[in-house]
Amino acid sequence: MVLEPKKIIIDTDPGIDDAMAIFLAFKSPEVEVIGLTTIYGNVYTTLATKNALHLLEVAGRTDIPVAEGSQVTLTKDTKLRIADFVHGADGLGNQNFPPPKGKPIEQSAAAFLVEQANLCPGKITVVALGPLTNIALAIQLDPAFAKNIGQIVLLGGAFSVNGNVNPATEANIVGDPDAADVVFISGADVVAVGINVTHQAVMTDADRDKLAQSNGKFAQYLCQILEVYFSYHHDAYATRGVYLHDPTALLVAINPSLFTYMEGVVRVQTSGITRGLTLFDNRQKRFAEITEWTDKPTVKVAVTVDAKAVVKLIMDRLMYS
Ligand SMILES: O=c1[nH]cnc2c1ncn2[C@@H]1O[C@H](CO)[C@@H](O)[C@H]1O
Repeated sequence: MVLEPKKIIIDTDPGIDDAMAIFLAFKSPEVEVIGLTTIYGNVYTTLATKNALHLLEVAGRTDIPVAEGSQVTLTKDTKLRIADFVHGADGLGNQNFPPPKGKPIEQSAAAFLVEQANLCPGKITVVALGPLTNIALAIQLDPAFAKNIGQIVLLGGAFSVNGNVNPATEANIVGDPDAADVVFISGADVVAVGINVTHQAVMTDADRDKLAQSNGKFAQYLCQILEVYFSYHHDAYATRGVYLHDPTALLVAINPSLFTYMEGVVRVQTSGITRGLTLFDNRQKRFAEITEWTDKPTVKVAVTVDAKAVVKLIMDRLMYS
């Protein structure tokens, strides 16, 4: 039996690990990328759009549309947290690639997401790799979006572990906590992959050497941009390698059985010193009071991962391109 590939839209802020995830998607017969939507996070949105177009040109996939996303948070905040210290000022390892020839489509990211979900109700998966502003805007634009979108796989949160921006919060959630809360309680089929899981998927220095020895087009390109990402990890963590956040989250769309999940309600703290905290109610207790979690739709949260298999799959697919 030949299975139809799953249609996915990648919402992305490229980003070095975003580049890995996008290339991984192109090497994965299980999925068909029908569009990229862009968002701030690792870089500002305008640069995210340029980088998305550039990566499609590198991959020879300029047939794929890019829809530009929001420049501001859901609450119209223009003061954004940009992780250029992780990815370089250009978002792609300070390589200063020539500007792309292509242009984004006229439609906004949110309008594109709504349109595609309506065209194929229940059939499209959004893989969200940055702050969740575009997804929340799509939910606000069309009350049926949460029902029409097949699944939302999101990289975000730090479930029962410290964050990576501060002890409370992970970068994508603190990028737009209000948007994240809207997505978590939207009623859509949401799978959240937090850094409690992605910190187990490590590309070691030795893996990078293997990547460098491969003649694959994607492997060669990635080795060019990876230096900044490795040196950031060497400085920030004791781990001798880099976290494969975005490609690991993408694998949930490709092979969900590499992970286990718990189901429950997630709320996001939107103010105070724990702004951006993701709090999962594991439903072990029947609380005496009505809480902010009571009667909200549940989501799935990844809790364990076959990290060896995940790293091997990412390496194999990125090497032989
Ligand atoms: O220390 C950090 N600050 C901000 N963003 C980071 C940091 N480390 C990784 N990422 C980026 O945020 C997502 C995972 O949280 C990943 O997309 C990664 O590239």
